[in-house]
Amino acid sequence: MKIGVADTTFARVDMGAIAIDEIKKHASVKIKRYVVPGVKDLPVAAKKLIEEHGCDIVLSLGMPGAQVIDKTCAHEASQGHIIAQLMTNTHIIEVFVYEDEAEDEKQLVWLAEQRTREHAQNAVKLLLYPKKLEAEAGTGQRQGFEDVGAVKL
Ligand SMILES: Cc1nc2c(=O)[nH]c(=O)nc-2n(C[C@H](O)[C@H](O)[C@H](O)CO)c1C
Repeated sequence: MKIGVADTTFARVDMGAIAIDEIKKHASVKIKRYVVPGVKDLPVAAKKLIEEHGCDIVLSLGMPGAQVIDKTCAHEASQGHIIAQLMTNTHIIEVFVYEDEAEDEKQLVWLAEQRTREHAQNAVKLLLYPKKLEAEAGTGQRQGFEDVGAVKL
């Protein structure tokens, strides 16, 4: 089994290194990293990780900035991710941390690390332990900020 990790130089936190550290804690799998300049370059990196490097799942990590143009770029990248997933029939877990989600730089670092680690765990579960995800269905999981929990009447 091989997990691909695509990440960007635009990000202000080394999300790729964090993802690799977390994957190694939970699975003995091969890992291939592919760094690109920005989020719009991620979909083809993810597709190449799948088709040329034999990855069974990809974590695609990016940090959109706070400007409107950055959010447009992020939306375009998301659409690229969906197309790449459908073209390859393979999961690409998009992990985007928007700069303006955080109140300050300290929280941005915390959020990027937390969301990346939790989605790295999700990727391992999707690939190797799908029953673990099934057990979490409908439980209001969130990656980064606190889980919101299930709604019960
Ligand atoms: C405006 C802009 N904003 C972002 C961003 O918020 N986050 C990011 O990772 N990359 C951004 N980029 C760069 C593009 O994603 C891409 O790297 C370039 O257009 C080169 O293909 C651009 C051009």
